Amino acid sequence: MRNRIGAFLLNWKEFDSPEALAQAQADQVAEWLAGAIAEKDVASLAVSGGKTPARFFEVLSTRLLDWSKVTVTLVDERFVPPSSDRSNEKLTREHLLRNEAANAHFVPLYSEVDTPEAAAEKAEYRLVEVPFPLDVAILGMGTNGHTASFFPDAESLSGLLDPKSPQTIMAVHAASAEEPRLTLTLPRIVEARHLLLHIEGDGKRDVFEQAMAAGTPELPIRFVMDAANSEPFVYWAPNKG
Ligand SMILES: O=C(O)[C@H](O)[C@@H](O)[C@H](O)[C@H](O)COP(=O)(O)O
Repeated sequence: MRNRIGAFLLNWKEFDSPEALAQAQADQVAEWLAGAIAEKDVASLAVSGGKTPARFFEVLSTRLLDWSKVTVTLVDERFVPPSSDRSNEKLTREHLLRNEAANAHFVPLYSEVDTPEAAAEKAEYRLVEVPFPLDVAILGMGTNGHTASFFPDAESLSGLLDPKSPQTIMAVHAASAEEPRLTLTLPRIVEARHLLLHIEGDGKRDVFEQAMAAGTPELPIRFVMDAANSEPFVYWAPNKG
């Protein structure tokens, strides 16, 4: 269903429950990945972390496709070791890279170095293993309108949102983020062949609609949606309970 929010047309799909959303989103992403494999013999997927994606990851992990040809990476990462409960790598390994998807090739962003800047430098080289442009990028959104680690109060927000950034990954320092971050830059995200924003709850829906309806782009999610090469998909469900 295409939905007009402000002057913006996008593929808005809403579901009765997070469970129904997870099934439909896993079907859609599996279809996109299988299509890429059929076309190029490889596929690439970047996923976001946080609390929302676990259910979707678990359903996607069961989908039958040639996962050995899929490279999975992260849209962003907290600057914490993979043993930390805050780690998106930990979340992805525990909920997505299992079952059928255990055969995927995973490219994490974190390195055990002193600074997020040093970790970003190492990840810049490691990400050569990811066949960019991404076939699928899954975004989440915070209630402050951040997506990836593009926090509204990030010190280097203009660099993160630079559509011509030569970098693939950058370190992020933002007071509103619990820890320093590592994030793919805007061009690497918006060039994805399929971009899907996964949000749940009325609060995030309100923030998203306000961001998209604003006459002047303000929140990071709006800059990403505006810059998307492909028409973005938005999957929404009410919070359970
Ligand atoms: O590392 C992260 O936190 C994510 O990549 C981030 O962009 C996330 O998608 C939003 O913060 C929403 O997080 P929740 O799903 O926890 O609300």
